[in-house]
Amino acid sequence: MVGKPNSETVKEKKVEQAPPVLQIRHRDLELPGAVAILLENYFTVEECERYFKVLTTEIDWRNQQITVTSQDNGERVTGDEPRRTLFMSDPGICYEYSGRENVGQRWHPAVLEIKKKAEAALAECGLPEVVFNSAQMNRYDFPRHTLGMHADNEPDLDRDSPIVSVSFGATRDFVIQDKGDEKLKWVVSLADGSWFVMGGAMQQRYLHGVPHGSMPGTRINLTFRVCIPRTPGPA
Ligand SMILES: O=C(O)CCC(=O)C(=O)O
Ligand SMILES: [Fe+2]
Repeated sequence: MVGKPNSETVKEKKVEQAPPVLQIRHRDLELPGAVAILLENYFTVEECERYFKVLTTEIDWRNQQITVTSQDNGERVTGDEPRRTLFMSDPGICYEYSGRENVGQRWHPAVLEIKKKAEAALAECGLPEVVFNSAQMNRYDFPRHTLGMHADNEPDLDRDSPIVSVSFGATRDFVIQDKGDEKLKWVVSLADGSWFVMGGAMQQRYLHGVPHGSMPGTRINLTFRVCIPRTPGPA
Protein backbone atom coordinates (compact mmCIF):
# COMPACT_ATOMS: atom_id res chain seq x y z
CA MET A 1 0.00 0.00 0.00
CA VAL A 2 1.28 3.46 -0.88
CA GLY A 3 0.71 5.70 2.06
CA LYS A 4 1.24 9.38 2.65
CA PRO A 5 4.89 10.03 3.38
CA ASN A 6 5.59 10.73 7.01
CA SER A 7 5.91 14.50 7.24
CA GLU A 8 9.13 14.15 9.19
CA THR A 9 10.83 12.37 6.31
CA VAL A 10 9.67 14.75 3.52
CA LYS A 11 12.48 16.90 2.17
CA GLU A 12 11.49 19.75 -0.09
CA LYS A 13 13.89 20.70 -2.82
CA LYS A 14 13.77 24.25 -4.09
CA VAL A 15 13.95 24.16 -7.87
CA GLU A 16 15.88 27.05 -9.46
CA GLN A 17 13.54 28.81 -11.87
CA ALA A 18 14.37 31.18 -14.67
CA PRO A 19 13.17 34.75 -14.03
CA PRO A 20 9.89 35.54 -15.76
CA VAL A 21 9.93 37.26 -19.12
CA LEU A 22 7.55 40.20 -18.98
CA GLN A 23 5.92 41.64 -22.02
CA ILE A 24 7.27 44.97 -23.27
CA ARG A 25 4.64 47.69 -23.02
CA HIS A 26 4.86 50.63 -25.43
CA ARG A 27 3.34 53.99 -24.39
CA ASP A 28 3.53 57.21 -26.38
CA LEU A 29 2.89 60.22 -24.13
CA GLU A 30 1.85 62.22 -27.21
CA LEU A 31 3.43 65.45 -25.94
CA PRO A 32 2.78 68.23 -28.45
CA GLY A 33 6.01 69.02 -30.34
CA ALA A 34 8.06 66.39 -28.54
CA VAL A 35 8.91 62.74 -28.76
CA ALA A 36 8.27 61.05 -25.41
CA ILE A 37 7.89 57.27 -25.58
CA LEU A 38 8.10 54.80 -22.72
CA LEU A 39 8.93 51.10 -23.09
CA GLU A 40 8.16 49.27 -19.86
CA ASN A 41 9.98 45.95 -19.24
CA TYR A 42 12.39 46.71 -22.08
CA PHE A 43 15.17 45.02 -20.09
CA THR A 44 14.44 41.46 -19.00
CA VAL A 45 14.22 40.56 -15.31
CA GLU A 46 17.53 38.70 -15.64
CA GLU A 47 19.20 41.81 -17.17
CA CYS A 48 17.68 44.07 -14.50
CA GLU A 49 19.04 41.90 -11.68
CA ARG A 50 22.50 41.62 -13.27
CA TYR A 51 22.85 45.29 -14.23
CA PHE A 52 21.51 46.59 -10.91
CA LYS A 53 24.14 44.54 -9.08
CA VAL A 54 26.98 45.71 -11.34
CA LEU A 55 25.88 49.36 -11.33
CA THR A 56 25.52 49.53 -7.55
CA THR A 57 28.81 47.75 -6.78
CA GLU A 58 31.29 48.51 -9.58
CA ILE A 59 30.74 52.21 -10.32
CA ASP A 60 32.67 55.00 -8.64
CA TRP A 61 29.55 57.05 -7.73
CA ARG A 62 30.38 60.59 -6.63
CA ASN A 63 28.89 63.03 -4.17
CA GLN A 64 29.43 66.27 -6.02
CA GLN A 65 28.57 69.95 -5.82
CA ILE A 66 26.48 72.07 -8.13
CA THR A 67 26.09 75.83 -8.51
CA VAL A 68 22.65 77.13 -9.39
CA THR A 69 20.93 80.49 -9.51
CA SER A 70 18.75 81.15 -6.46
CA GLN A 71 15.06 81.64 -7.30
CA ASP A 72 14.81 84.11 -4.37
CA ASN A 73 17.54 86.65 -5.04
CA GLY A 74 19.13 85.61 -8.34
CA GLU A 75 22.48 84.89 -6.66
CA ARG A 76 24.65 81.92 -7.54
CA VAL A 77 24.63 79.33 -4.74
CA THR A 78 26.80 76.24 -4.41
CA GLY A 79 25.56 73.13 -2.61
CA ASP A 80 25.48 69.32 -2.64
CA GLU A 81 23.93 67.63 -5.62
CA PRO A 82 20.96 65.77 -4.03
CA ARG A 83 21.95 62.33 -5.39
CA ARG A 84 25.14 60.60 -6.55
CA THR A 85 26.25 61.01 -10.15
CA LEU A 86 28.91 60.10 -12.68
CA PHE A 87 29.49 61.06 -16.32
CA MET A 88 30.89 58.39 -18.69
CA SER A 89 31.79 58.88 -22.33
CA ASP A 90 33.94 58.21 -25.34
CA PRO A 91 37.35 59.97 -25.12
CA GLY A 92 37.28 63.74 -25.74
CA ILE A 93 33.80 64.42 -24.34
CA CYS A 94 32.99 66.94 -21.61
CA TYR A 95 29.63 68.05 -20.31
CA GLU A 96 29.05 71.15 -18.23
CA TYR A 97 25.83 71.46 -16.23
CA SER A 98 24.86 73.35 -13.08
CA GLY A 99 28.20 75.13 -13.02
CA ARG A 100 30.29 71.95 -13.04
CA GLU A 101 32.57 70.68 -15.76
CA ASN A 102 32.31 66.87 -16.14
CA VAL A 103 35.08 65.12 -18.02
CA GLY A 104 33.81 61.77 -19.27
CA GLN A 105 35.10 58.74 -17.35
CA ARG A 106 35.98 55.59 -19.25
CA TRP A 107 32.99 53.36 -20.11
CA HIS A 108 32.27 50.42 -17.83
CA PRO A 109 31.65 47.37 -20.08
CA ALA A 110 28.17 46.85 -18.60
CA VAL A 111 27.22 50.47 -19.39
CA LEU A 112 28.37 49.92 -22.99
CA GLU A 113 26.17 46.80 -23.20
CA ILE A 114 23.20 48.76 -21.85
CA LYS A 115 23.94 51.58 -24.32
CA LYS A 116 23.80 49.12 -27.27
CA LYS A 117 20.43 47.79 -26.15
CA ALA A 118 19.16 51.34 -25.48
CA GLU A 119 20.15 52.34 -29.03
CA ALA A 120 18.38 49.32 -30.55
CA ALA A 121 15.03 50.40 -29.07
CA LEU A 122 15.02 53.58 -31.18
CA ALA A 123 14.46 51.50 -34.33
CA GLU A 124 11.74 49.52 -32.55
CA CYS A 125 9.96 52.86 -31.98
CA GLY A 126 10.42 53.85 -35.64
CA LEU A 127 12.96 56.57 -34.71
CA PRO A 128 16.24 57.33 -36.53
CA GLU A 129 19.38 55.48 -35.49
CA VAL A 130 21.66 57.22 -32.97
CA VAL A 131 25.03 56.21 -31.54
CA PHE A 132 25.33 57.84 -28.12
CA ASN A 133 28.78 59.05 -27.04
CA SER A 134 28.07 59.71 -23.36
CA ALA A 135 25.93 58.86 -20.36
CA GLN A 136 24.96 61.03 -17.41
CA MET A 137 24.40 58.54 -14.59
CA ASN A 138 22.24 59.17 -11.51
CA ARG A 139 21.96 57.13 -8.32
CA TYR A 140 19.04 57.75 -5.95
CA ASP A 141 19.60 55.87 -2.67
CA PHE A 142 16.88 57.51 -0.57
CA PRO A 143 13.48 59.11 -1.19
CA ARG A 144 15.18 62.47 -0.43
CA HIS A 145 17.50 61.97 -3.40
CA THR A 146 15.98 64.03 -6.20
CA LEU A 147 16.57 65.86 -9.45
CA GLY A 148 15.06 69.34 -9.74
CA MET A 149 12.93 70.41 -12.69
CA HIS A 150 15.24 71.21 -15.61
CA ALA A 151 15.75 70.91 -19.35
CA ASP A 152 18.79 69.22 -20.83
CA ASN A 153 19.64 72.11 -23.14
CA GLU A 154 23.28 72.85 -22.33
CA PRO A 155 25.55 73.95 -25.19
CA ASP A 156 27.55 70.68 -24.97
CA LEU A 157 24.53 68.62 -26.08
CA ASP A 158 23.69 67.98 -29.72
CA ARG A 159 20.19 69.47 -29.95
CA ASP A 160 19.19 67.22 -32.84
CA SER A 161 19.77 63.95 -31.00
CA PRO A 162 17.31 62.50 -28.51
CA ILE A 163 18.20 61.54 -24.94
CA VAL A 164 17.42 57.98 -23.90
CA SER A 165 16.92 57.21 -20.23
CA VAL A 166 17.01 53.71 -18.71
CA SER A 167 16.19 52.83 -15.13
CA PHE A 168 17.04 49.95 -12.80
CA GLY A 169 15.94 49.20 -9.26
CA ALA A 170 13.31 51.12 -7.31
CA THR A 171 10.51 52.87 -9.20
CA ARG A 172 10.45 56.67 -9.10
CA ASP A 173 8.09 59.20 -10.57
CA PHE A 174 9.37 61.28 -13.47
CA VAL A 175 7.51 64.58 -13.84
CA ILE A 176 7.21 66.56 -17.06
CA GLN A 177 5.96 70.13 -17.08
CA ASP A 178 5.07 72.44 -19.95
CA LYS A 179 7.39 75.49 -19.82
CA GLY A 180 4.57 77.70 -21.06
CA ASP A 181 1.97 76.49 -18.56
CA GLU A 182 3.21 75.12 -15.26
CA LYS A 183 -0.20 73.58 -14.53
CA LEU A 184 0.23 71.20 -17.49
CA LYS A 185 2.02 68.18 -16.02
CA TRP A 186 2.55 64.53 -16.82
CA VAL A 187 3.78 61.94 -14.31
CA VAL A 188 5.43 58.77 -15.58
CA SER A 189 6.44 55.92 -13.30
CA LEU A 190 9.91 54.79 -14.33
CA ALA A 191 10.22 51.20 -13.11
CA ASP A 192 13.02 48.61 -13.17
CA GLY A 193 13.97 47.85 -16.79
CA SER A 194 12.15 50.78 -18.35
CA TRP A 195 13.37 52.76 -21.37
CA PHE A 196 12.26 56.32 -22.07
CA VAL A 197 13.13 58.62 -24.96
CA MET A 198 13.02 62.42 -24.98
CA GLY A 199 13.33 63.89 -28.46
CA GLY A 200 11.98 66.56 -30.78
CA ALA A 201 11.41 69.83 -28.91
CA MET A 202 11.26 68.11 -25.51
CA GLN A 203 14.06 70.22 -24.02
CA GLN A 204 12.83 73.46 -25.60
CA ARG A 205 9.15 73.14 -24.61
CA TYR A 206 9.19 71.11 -21.39
CA LEU A 207 10.99 70.69 -18.08
CA HIS A 208 11.42 67.36 -16.34
CA GLY A 209 12.59 66.13 -12.95
CA VAL A 210 12.47 63.44 -10.27
CA PRO A 211 10.75 64.70 -7.09
CA HIS A 212 11.08 63.39 -3.56
CA GLY A 213 10.10 59.70 -3.46
CA SER A 214 7.76 57.87 -1.10
CA MET A 215 9.32 54.38 -0.84
CA PRO A 216 12.80 53.22 0.17
CA GLY A 217 15.08 51.53 -2.36
CA THR A 218 17.95 52.45 -4.64
CA ARG A 219 17.26 53.54 -8.19
CA ILE A 220 19.88 53.84 -10.92
CA ASN A 221 19.17 55.94 -13.99
CA LEU A 222 21.42 56.24 -17.04
CA THR A 223 20.71 58.95 -19.60
CA PHE A 224 22.48 58.37 -22.91
CA ARG A 225 23.31 61.51 -24.87
CA VAL A 226 25.19 62.87 -27.85
CA CYS A 227 27.66 65.58 -26.79
CA ILE A 228 29.68 67.76 -29.14
CA PRO A 229 33.35 66.79 -28.66
CA ARG A 230 35.60 69.47 -27.13
CA THR A 231 38.62 69.78 -24.87
CA PRO A 232 38.05 70.35 -21.13
CA GLY A 233 37.65 73.96 -20.11
CA PRO A 234 37.02 75.87 -16.90
CA ALA A 235 33.50 75.45 -15.56
O1 LIG B 1 16.57 60.06 -13.18
C1 LIG B 1 15.86 60.34 -14.15
O2 LIG B 1 14.93 59.64 -14.51
C2 LIG B 1 16.10 61.62 -14.94
C3 LIG B 1 17.52 61.91 -15.28
C4 LIG B 1 17.67 63.22 -15.99
O3 LIG B 1 16.72 63.86 -16.34
C5 LIG B 1 19.00 63.76 -16.22
O4 LIG B 1 20.01 63.14 -15.85
O5 LIG B 1 19.09 64.84 -16.83
FE1 LIG C 1 17.32 65.54 -17.58
